This record gives sequence, C-alpha cells and structure tokens, in this order.
Amino acid sequence: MPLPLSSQDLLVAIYYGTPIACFVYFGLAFSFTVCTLQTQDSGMNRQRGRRGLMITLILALAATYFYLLACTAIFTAQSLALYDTESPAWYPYYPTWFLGLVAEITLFVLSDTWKYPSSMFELVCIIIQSLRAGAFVALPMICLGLRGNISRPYDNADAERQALLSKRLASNTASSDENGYGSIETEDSDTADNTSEAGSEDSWIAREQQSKDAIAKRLKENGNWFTYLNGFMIFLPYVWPYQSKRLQIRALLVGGCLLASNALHVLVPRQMGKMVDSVDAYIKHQPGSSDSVPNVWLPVLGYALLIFVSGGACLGWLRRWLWLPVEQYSYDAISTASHAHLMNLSSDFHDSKTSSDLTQAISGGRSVPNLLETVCFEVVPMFIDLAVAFAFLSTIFGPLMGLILVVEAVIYFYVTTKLIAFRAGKRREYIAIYRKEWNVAQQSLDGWSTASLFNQIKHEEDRYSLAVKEHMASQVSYEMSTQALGAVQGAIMTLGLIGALFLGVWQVSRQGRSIGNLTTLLAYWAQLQSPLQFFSTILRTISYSLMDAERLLELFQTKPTVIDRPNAAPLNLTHGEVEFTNVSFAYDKRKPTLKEVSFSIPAGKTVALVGETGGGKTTILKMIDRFYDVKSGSIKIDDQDIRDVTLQSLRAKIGVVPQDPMLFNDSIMSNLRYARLDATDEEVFEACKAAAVHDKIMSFPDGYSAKVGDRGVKLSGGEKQRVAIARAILKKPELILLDEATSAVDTETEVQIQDGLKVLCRNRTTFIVAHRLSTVMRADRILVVMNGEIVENGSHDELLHKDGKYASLWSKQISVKPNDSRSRSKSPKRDGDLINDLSMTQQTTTLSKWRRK
Ligand SMILES: Nc1ncnc2c1ncn2[C@@H]1O[C@H](COP(=O)(O)OP(=O)(O)OP(=O)(O)O)[C@@H](O)[C@H]1O
Repeated sequence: MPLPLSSQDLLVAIYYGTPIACFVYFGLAFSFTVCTLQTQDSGMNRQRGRRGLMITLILALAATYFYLLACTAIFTAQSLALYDTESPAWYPYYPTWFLGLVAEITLFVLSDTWKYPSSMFELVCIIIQSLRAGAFVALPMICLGLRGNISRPYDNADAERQALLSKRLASNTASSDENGYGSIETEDSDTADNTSEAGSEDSWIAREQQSKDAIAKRLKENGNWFTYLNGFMIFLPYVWPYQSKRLQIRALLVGGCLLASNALHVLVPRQMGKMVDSVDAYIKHQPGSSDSVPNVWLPVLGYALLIFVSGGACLGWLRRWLWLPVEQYSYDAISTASHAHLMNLSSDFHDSKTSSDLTQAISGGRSVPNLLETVCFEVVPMFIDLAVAFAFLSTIFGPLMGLILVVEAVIYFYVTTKLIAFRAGKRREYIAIYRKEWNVAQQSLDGWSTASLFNQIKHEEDRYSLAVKEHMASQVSYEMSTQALGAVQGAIMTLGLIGALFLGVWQVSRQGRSIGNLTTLLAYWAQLQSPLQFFSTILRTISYSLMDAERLLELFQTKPTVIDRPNAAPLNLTHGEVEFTNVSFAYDKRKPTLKEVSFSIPAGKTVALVGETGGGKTTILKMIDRFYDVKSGSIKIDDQDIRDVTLQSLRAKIGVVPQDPMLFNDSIMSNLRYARLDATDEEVFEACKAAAVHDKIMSFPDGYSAKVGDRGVKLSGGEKQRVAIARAILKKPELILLDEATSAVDTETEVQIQDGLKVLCRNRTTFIVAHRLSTVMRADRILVVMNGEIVENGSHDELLHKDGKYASLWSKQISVKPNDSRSRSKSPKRDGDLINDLSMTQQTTTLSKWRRK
C-alpha cells in the first residue's frame, strides 16, 4: 500500500535526520565532557566485562547500519570513546540511544513492510530492525546496572566530577595503561613509568615530566580545560599589544589574511574545475553552431590570479609582513618580563634552580606566543577548512561526499593521536640513548688525562663504540615507528581519496556531472590533505608549548620572598652598629639553621665568625644583606630594622667578598668595574693594588682586557679572590662582609692583601668568616658558631682564657693539646693587623701562654 506523501517525507526526514542529530549531539556533548573533565566515577574499570559487552553491542549496531554511513560513523565513534574512557559520563550516550530507538520504532511502524514482508530480504530487515531496537533498550539498562553496582562502594556525589586524567598524570602515583579523555595526549603520555626511571639520570626528561605533572595538577584543580587555559590570561598583556593601535590593526589584518586563505582554498580548486570545463566546452564546440565560442583564457587568467594571490608572493608575504612586528612585540615583552621577574626573585628561588632551569625558563617565554600562533594560524584554519570543505563538497557532490570527508578526518585524528602516543615510548628511548652516547663521548674526552694515566684509552674507545651501536639500534626502532605512523596516515588518506573518487567518478559518468567538478574534487581533496599531514607536528608543538607555558606560568606565579615593605625608607647608615636579636632562620622548616642568635657589634669594629663547617656562619652574613629574611627576631643596623629599609639602599652600603666569587665571562676590567660602573681606570688600578692583584693582572698578555672565562675559570682561586676583594674595595662600602675571602691564597699573598684589607676595613664594621683562626685572632670580637648558635663570644685572648670550644679549635689547628707544656714563650704583640698568618712557633706560644694562666 503506497504511503501518503507526508508519511514518505517524515520517513526520509527521520531516516537522514536522526543520524545527523545524534552525530551533532554526541560530538558536542562528548567534547563538553572532555573539556570539563567530567567522568562518572573511578569504579568503572572494575566493570570491564560489562563495558566490553556495551562496546560490542554498539559496534554491532554500527555494523548493521552499513548502508547508512552516518550511523556507522556515530556508533563507531561511540564505541571508541567508550573504549578510551575509563570512567565515562553517560549523558552524551543516553539521548542518542533514545533517539535511535524512537527512530527505529517510527520507521518500523511507518514503513508498513512488517505487515506484509514480501521477500526474504525484507524479513531479514525486519529482524535486524527489531534487534537494533532491542539493543537501544538494552544499552541504557546495562549502563544503569553498572552505575547501580558502582554507586554502592563509591560516593557518587564526590565522584561525579573527578578529573579524567590518566591516573599517572592526575595523581602521579598509580600507573595506568589507558589514557582517559581530558588528558593531554602528548607524544610521551604513555611512557610515564619510563620517565620516572630515567628522570634521575636525565634532567631533560625529568623536567618534561615535572611540567606534565604541573599541567595535570593545575588541570585537576581547575576542573576543566576552559578554566585551566584561562590561567594563561596572565600572559595576555605580553601577547596582545594593548598599547599600540597600529599593532592591533596589523593583528586583525592577519586574521583577515587567514580568512582569505581559507576562501582561496575553495576558490582555487573551483576555478581549476571551471578552467577544465571551459576547455572541455571549447573542444566540444561545433564550428558553425549558434552558441558563442567558449572563452578558455578568462578562466585561465582567473586561475593564475588566484594562484598568485594565494602564494607566498602575495598573501603569504603580506601575512608575514603584517605579523612580524606583532611577533616581535610579544617576544620583546615576554622575554624581558620573564628575565626581569627572574632577576627580582629571591635567593630561595635561585638556590633551588640550576642555571639551565633558569635559562630555559626565559627561552620558554616564546612558548606562549608559539602556542597562540599554532592555534590561530594552524589549528583554527585547519578546522575552518574542514568545515568549509564539508559544506562545499556536500553542496556540490551531495551529503555522502561530505560524510566521507568527516569520517576520514575523524579516523585520521583518532588514529594519529593514538599512534603518536605509541611512538612516544620509542622517541623517549631514542633520546635517552642518544644523550647517553653524547655523555660517554664528552666524559671520555673530558677525562682524557685520567684515561691516559690509568691506561684506559681502549676501554673508553669500547665504551663509546658500544654507545654508538645502541644509538643506531634505537634509531632504527624509532625511525620505523615514525614510518609506521606515516604509513597508516597515508593509508587512511588514500582510502578517503578512493571513496571520494569512486563517488565523484560515478557522479560524473552516471549522473552527468561535469569533468570540471571531478577536477575540482581532486584538487580540493589533495589540498585538504596537507594540513592533515601536519597534524602530528601541530600536536607535538602544542604539547611542548603547553609544557613550556606551564613552566613560565609557574615562574610568573612565584613571588619574591624578600621585598621592600610599603613605605620602606632608604637605610641611613651613620655609624655601622649591627645588632642581632633572637634571630632564627631555616632554609627548610624541618631543620633550623640559626637558633635565637643574638649579638651586638659596635660601630666600626671587626667581628670574626668561626666554628665548625655547616654551623651557619655564611648564613649569618646572608641575613645581613637580606639574601634571606629572618624567620623570627630582628637585625638592626644603626637602630633600623633591615626589613624596614629599601633593599637597594641596604645593598648599596654593603661590600661582600663571597666564599666562591663569581666572575662574568668578560674582561677583568669589566668585572672589576661591576662594583661601580663609573669608576675611572685609576680607581680600578688603585683597588687592585690594594688587593695585591695589580701586578698579577699586568703580567697577563692582555692585562686588564684579559677575558676571565666562564665564571672566571681562567683565573686561579687566589686570583679570583683578589679580584673580588678589589671589587669590594672599589665599591667603597660602609659595611663589609668577608666570607673566607683569603682562603685560596698563599700565606705570602695573604700578607700582601692584608694591607689592602686594612684600608678597606678601617673604621668600617666588618664581618669575617674564616676557618684559619690565625687570620682572625686580631678581630675585636670573635663569635664561635656551632650548630646555628653562638656558643662563645669574646676576643681571642678572652676565648683562649675560657678554655672552651674556641680554645679547642685553636689547639687543633696548631697541633698542640690544650695543656701542652712545650710552649712557654711570650704572646705575640698586637700589631693591629686584621689578618695575619702567624708562624707555628708564635701560635703555639700564644696558646701556651693562656694555658699557663
Ligand atoms: N641555600 C641553602 N639551602 C638549603 N640549605 C642550605 C643552603 N645554604 C646552606 N644550607 C645549609 O645550612 C647550613 C649552614 O650553612 P652555612 O653555609 O651557613 O654554613 P657555614 O658555617 O658557613 O659552613 P662553611 O664553614 O662550610 O662555609 C648547612 O647545613 C647547609 O647545608
């Protein structure tokens, strides 16, 4: 019985509309769950059997729809999503099953064939339709059964919005074979366990893992990708030129160029089709017919024009020209901001980072503009291209052609993402082995003299040769996995092209479509493949840029711990009296470094800090120039708490000679002038003479212009220390901190330096840290620092008299026991020298004198 027209229309509408509605709904809802990290609960993986049943049922559904590609696509996508998601949120699934059920029942009822099945085929169709309806009912029931089982042991309210990261990323504890959706599917996402293993050996891998963990942690805290990405808004002022209208216009014009490129991606193949059609019409034109002769040159000109506009000579060039200043603006803004931020962070930050961490943090500054450029210039145009292509191909060749494209793209993206994750393990292994080879080479070359001394050159050769072989083997494995990725991608694209060609050729040969249309299809299809080919590169760029951006964000969120208080005044240093009151401090709160340290140093006096190594002497100096702030208590200079004065004014008044002076890789002159940039050459020479280093410098072939090498490696330890002393003298500070300033010089040079130091320290409050007690015995006050406490305080004579810790240290240094009776001569006379290495006889005499008293 023929159906009324309205029922026919309804049938067609349901037949085609339902899969489209399901496709759109599932796509959007699933994407939303991914972006908001929504999951059901973590108990789902215990129900693997039932989940497997659901996946099988959905795949069977997909297979039964072989004649309706959209349905096959949607149910295949559902089963893949379910397979990939450990704890899925179900709302993207239920409505599609419900719609499927309603559509099946409606089609079943309206088609009437169930009443009078006229053939075996129709009977089979009825049975399949019934089974499908049954599956649509069974699926939610299995699902509800799962939820019922899960809700018992788990608190659903809490679990409802758990982050669906792969376990490793989310918690950094358990390992998981599967990546949850919502996780960052980076190249390395499946090889975390290897990472932690290699991490201890390879800082690069460890750093990468740290960034991933940071991303996972912040993602979990934020609850969804939108808020997570919103965290990067802190960088917006550095990326978007707020201050410059000119640059803003340029950026907008670049957007225009991109849209023009999208349009040209359609127009060029379309024009090619027109060109072919015009040539075809020209060939077919009958001489003498009433139709005008088709113009073949106009379409050619049009095509040539479009090709020119879309090429690097026009649009490409224009886009680059417009964008370059914007790119430079963001590079300038973000690099200088991150450098300035780093330079203003406090000691606790700098002490905890390696120099490569810090330089990477600055170079990572490019990551944010990179990320934005990749998304704006590659990802967004690629998706616009695909959307336009879907619309264009569906219009010209019908919805089936559009569907072929969508299916190809979805499969391509899915498989590429999975294969990239697989390849990541190989890549990590390859990089680790490559770096190992490099390390072996470097170590053996660096250790050439040791290898020669121990006659191990052959051993080093074998070691390197083995490392090269391992490298080669791993390269084969990595290259093959890369080729496999390319091969699978190529196969998917070829299958897509074959599908499109079959449909196109069929339409041209059987449905009278023009040959130009086929040309358009071929050209357009080929053009669409190129952005897809770069998808894996884009994915990797995004993944690395995101990691770098995360590091940069962490850096920007780190605040300096030592800062000027509001209304801090400049330090008014009149005399230089220093007072510590109950100062406590700890680098790590689990282990106190200074405990209730109190002492007072009158203006212009010299105080020496002595005691066991690691006792806290250097820390006391670091507290004075506020490399760290006290945790409790206070430090006052001339009655001003140093936390109430500006950092700049405090450090301007202090001259430091550190334990291990750091010199810049520049000339000696530049290093010396660093103390006072406007110092004249004569002043520098005077300072160097005072530090007994002038003659030494003059003996270098390049004199003061000699380069000191990285961190001053080209100078001996003693030369470096003397340059550091000269630098401190040049600064003309009012308070002086000498941290084992002469530990690396010989006794003779030390005697030379003492004159310079005498000049430097005269009438200035001076702190000296020293291990050689003979160098500080003339100090006005000696503080013995043990385990973070001042255990003794007094002059050299007083402390020897006390017969305590200092006396014991002194006796050890001069190799006599406290009650040794060998020495009975007189104490050395005070000559006012600050630093003086006494002869052994003198030292022994001094101690013995006090023992006798
Ligand atoms: N930046 C830091 N972070 C963590 N701990 C630190 C840091 N600097 C020093 N320490 C620890 O603090 C303690 C005191 O160190 P400090 O350098 O003040 O000792 P010191 O008395 O000067 O030793 P030395 O005579 O060997 O120079 C030591 O246990 C040291 O390991």
